[in-house]
Amino acid sequence: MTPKDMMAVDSNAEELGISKSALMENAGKSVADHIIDILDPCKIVIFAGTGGNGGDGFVAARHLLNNGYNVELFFIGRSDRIKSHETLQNWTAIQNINSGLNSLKVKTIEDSSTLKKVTAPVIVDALLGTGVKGKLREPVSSAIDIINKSEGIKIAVDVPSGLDPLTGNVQDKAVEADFTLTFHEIKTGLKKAAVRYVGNVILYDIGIPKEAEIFLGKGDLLRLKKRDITSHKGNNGRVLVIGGSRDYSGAPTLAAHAAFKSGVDLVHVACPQSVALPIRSYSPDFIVHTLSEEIIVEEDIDEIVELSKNVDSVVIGCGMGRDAETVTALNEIVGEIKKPMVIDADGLKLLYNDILHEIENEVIVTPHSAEFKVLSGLDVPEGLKDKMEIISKVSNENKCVVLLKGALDTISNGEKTRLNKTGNPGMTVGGTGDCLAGLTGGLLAKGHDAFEAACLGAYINGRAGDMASVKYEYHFTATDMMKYIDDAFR
Ligand SMILES: NC(=O)C1=CN([C@@H]2O[C@H](COP(=O)(O)OP(=O)(O)OC[C@H]3O[C@@H](n4cnc5c(N)ncnc54)[C@H](O)[C@@H]3O)[C@@H](O)[C@H]2O)[C@@H](O)CC1
Ligand SMILES: [K+]
Repeated sequence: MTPKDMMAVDSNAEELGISKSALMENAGKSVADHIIDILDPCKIVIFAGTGGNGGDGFVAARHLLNNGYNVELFFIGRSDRIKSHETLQNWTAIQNINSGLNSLKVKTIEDSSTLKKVTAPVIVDALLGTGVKGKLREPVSSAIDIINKSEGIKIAVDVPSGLDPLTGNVQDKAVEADFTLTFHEIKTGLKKAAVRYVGNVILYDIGIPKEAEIFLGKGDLLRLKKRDITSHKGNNGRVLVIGGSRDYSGAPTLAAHAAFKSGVDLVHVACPQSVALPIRSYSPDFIVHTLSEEIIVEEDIDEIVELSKNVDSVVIGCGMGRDAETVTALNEIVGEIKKPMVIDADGLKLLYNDILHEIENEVIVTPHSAEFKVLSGLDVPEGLKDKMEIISKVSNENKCVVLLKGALDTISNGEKTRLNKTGNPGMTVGGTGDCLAGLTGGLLAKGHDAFEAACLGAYINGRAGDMASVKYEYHFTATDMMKYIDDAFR
């Protein structure tokens, strides 16, 4: 589990009704319980930082005091640096119980030179956890040295301070713990770290439900890439939409517009000449490449493959039609394009059934249940668990991400399978699938991996549909829905 996963899961749990305060209470209490298990009441020294890790330390202090332990708490930093509500809440609680009626001693250390070696049966490292960023700063940096020089059993909360929670690397220095008590899931860095830092890693459940990991939630928006202020044209992604046929100019138009709404810089559309004019006149923003015929045919293949070389992702299939010539062209194109790709709608129906697992680059297929049947020969089962299993199996077999659209979208990359609740029956209107394809292609172009792009695409597209239904109830078009995509991102 990466720190970003942890942050997303944490926020999703909150959205499901389990507060961050509850999670912190459970985390801190599990640290206290561990100490109570291994040692009779004695002196415990806790070094607490200004973030959530520090918050866990404050909670542990309270529970240890209630069980007759003497607690010496060093708060390392400035209380005005405490950002999270639940950490501040627990800092306030510490202040309020620092009454002299119990054996709590609190010292706030802003200047690391005042730090001295301590001797105690147990020393708790609650300085830094999954939120560590960049080079270690004072006074935390010296506090880590002090902990390592001190006598006593070292217990690291969640992650030994100074250790990179993702890679397990130590850039500068880190606490050398005898025990690392970590929460919810073992962070990837703890598995990779040298034992001298993590000691015995013990995992505690803190009450986060499985649903917070499986269902997409607002926490997953934390995964969205931030726009770099120094970026210039093209940095934020370029998408090529390949689609359209004599009667279908709308599908590639909607896909191209949705790609723009995802925040990419450039959108190219490769479409048959029969639909080039309406697409071009819809928006001056599109770069429209007119292909040779009324429909996409084999002589278009080279030009399309050439075009794909200057973009970051490709969205193919919208409104392509099903002429025999188009079928051959499509399968050639899908086999030759070496870029992350979304294959949607007609593109899905026309694929040769063994072509997908030959493709190396990242592919997302976005079938609804009928297209899924064509693609896999399988019916979508009723039960949620069965559905997740089948999608995961098909994803594994075809080595691509499957985004199965439905009242509940199912997204799988063969290892992880997630569900998306956003969206509503108003979205059965034509064109919302083209929006989803364009949006997902945009997220791919912005650098999200296929699984993340498909998850975020499904979540944001459905969220935009939910926002549209507030105004239009079930009487909105895909064009209406498009107007809400930016709000859905926010
Ligand atoms: N995410 C979750 O589900 C839960 C997280 N909890 C705790 O919250 C922690 C994550 O909290 P945060 O995200 O606030 O992050 P941390 O508490 O790990 O660290 C952030 C704090 O450390 C400071 N800091 C960051 N990098 C630094 C550096 N290089 N040098 C000096 N100071 C630095 C920051 O200014 C910030 O105040 C977890 O490790 C865990 O201990 C628990 O409360 C349980 C629930
Ligand atoms: K820590």
